[in-house]
Amino acid sequence: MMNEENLRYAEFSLEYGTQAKALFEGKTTEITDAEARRQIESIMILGTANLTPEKQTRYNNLAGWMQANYSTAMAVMPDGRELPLDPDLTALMATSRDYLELKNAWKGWYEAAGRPIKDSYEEFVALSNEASKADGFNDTGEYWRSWYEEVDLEGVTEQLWIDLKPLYEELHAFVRRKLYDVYGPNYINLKGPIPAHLLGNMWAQQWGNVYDLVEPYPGKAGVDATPGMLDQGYDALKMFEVSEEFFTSLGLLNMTQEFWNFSMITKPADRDVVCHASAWDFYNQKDFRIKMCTVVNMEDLITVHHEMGHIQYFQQYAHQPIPFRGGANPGFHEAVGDTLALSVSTPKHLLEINLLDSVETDTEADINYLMSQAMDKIAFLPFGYMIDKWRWRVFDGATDKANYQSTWDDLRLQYQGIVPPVERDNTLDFDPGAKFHIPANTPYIRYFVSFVIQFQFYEAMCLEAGHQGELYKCDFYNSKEAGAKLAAMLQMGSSKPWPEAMQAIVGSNKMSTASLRRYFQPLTDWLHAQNVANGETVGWPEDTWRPMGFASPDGAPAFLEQYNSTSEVKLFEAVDAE
Ligand SMILES: C[C@H](N[C@H](C(=O)O)[C@@H]1CCCN1C(=O)[C@@H](N)CC(=O)O)C(=O)N1CCC[C@H]1C(=O)O
Ligand SMILES: [Zn+2]
Repeated sequence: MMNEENLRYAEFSLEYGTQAKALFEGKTTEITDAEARRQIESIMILGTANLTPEKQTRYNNLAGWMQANYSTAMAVMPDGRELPLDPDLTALMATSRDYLELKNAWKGWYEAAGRPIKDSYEEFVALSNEASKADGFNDTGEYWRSWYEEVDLEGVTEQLWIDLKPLYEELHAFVRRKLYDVYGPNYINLKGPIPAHLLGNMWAQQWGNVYDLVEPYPGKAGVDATPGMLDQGYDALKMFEVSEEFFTSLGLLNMTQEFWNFSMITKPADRDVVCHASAWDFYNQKDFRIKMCTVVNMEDLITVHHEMGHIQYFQQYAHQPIPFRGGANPGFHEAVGDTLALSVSTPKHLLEINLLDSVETDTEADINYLMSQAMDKIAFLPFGYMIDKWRWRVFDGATDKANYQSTWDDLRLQYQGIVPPVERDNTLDFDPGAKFHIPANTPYIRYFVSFVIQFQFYEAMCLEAGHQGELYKCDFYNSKEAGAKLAAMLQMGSSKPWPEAMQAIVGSNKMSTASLRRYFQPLTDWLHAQNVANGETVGWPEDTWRPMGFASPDGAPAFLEQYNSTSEVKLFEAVDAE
């Protein structure tokens, strides 16, 4: 089914794109009307329709196979259990505090999801590059970067990262200390990188699930809506209704009837589906859908808002001509839902919708809240930045299959300051393949851009709503003015270069980390003071350190391979200590 649809769409875009190419190739500057020129330039890009039908079919089959592998992969645990990612491994990585159980889950997933697609990915990249070259790009990475209309997107994002790196390293040092307190010196080096499997997430991309280990001031009123959601008997539908109500409170659009009829918001029992949450525009101005295997917790409530943000954008620009039905740049599309979620997450708002039963507003409670936000937003920044830094080099040929794994590990160490819990095999392992967006071929720098600009959008909407005081306390719920400000930008779609869309909502036409840094200022000051007081080493200078579980130098079985739970190891250490 997918292949036939793809081929039909490819035929359509081939017919019109070929006509546009014949008429305008190399002459688009002669088109005086800016919007017409913009549309033609978009239509002329044929993508995989440039390929022969045989190669298109091969491309689609490789894409389908890689996605299918990801959606059916299971970690085989030492006791024989076979665990799928959703919901089992996701829940284990979030809740287990057992070093070895986490290691087994991590190792099992990366082997099951990454290794089988390594060769397919190499072939897929070659076909993708062939299509991009036929569109006049050097490789697919250059095509993807072209959506940002920047002369040097790599330089622009590098500068954003340089601005933000100090915030990340202070958080990294603080969290490493807290993990040291839990797992001890056998497992954590206070001057080294953090083992990747201890951060509550299969990719260590967001650390909110280990907030309980790092909470600055225990005993204050909680900031996590999960208990409230369970107490109130929330289900997936309720989560989507709560999100829709937040959007409409701003004067934004309701979901359509088709949305409620055709979305899939829970994991079906009878068939394998791609559980990774996604939002879809069917380009008929009525049919918009979300597919999500929703779990009732705060993490998924945030994801619901993320996906609903895509749907709102689809609806707001539905009147635009097809080539303009996209984000001003892809980062804008990723930022819509998250911007609203910054408001929804505030303790004040969660109290208002009965998901918290009490809120404290003293400095310590505020630091707790900012820490929980930082564990998702600041932790994410190096991850959001490095995925396409890895992939751009794969597309431009600097990284070949022999180096897929080693360059990935190098970037994970350099930017995230994390290391795998077990040694990697550079021939067999393909860890990038175990992250959805690689087999799904979805670009990733958009999320890094989003995590910067969503604070600009949030600050602009807060200003519009008349918010006074600390930025992070702002809840623009029910503000029609804030909603109108956002909608005016959303309705532009990709009809204008993104700086004009940025100007429309923020009042300046530049991406800037200033709003993010203002939002987190109280926390970054606090973290710095804590790290100084603890004599922390900020950064990971001992970057050759590796966790227990790497094969020991003489190649003997790794220390931990023989054990399957930390309790066994504790016995061993106790004996060892005698
Ligand atoms: C959970 C979220 N799923 C994506 C998203 O919603 O962006 C899905 C899968 C890939 C693209 N996609 C879409 O829905 C697109 N069709 C939207 C569009 O039309 O552009 C996701 O992957 N996220 C959210 C935070 C960081 C990242 C992650 O989890 O790593
Ligand atoms: Zn998204």
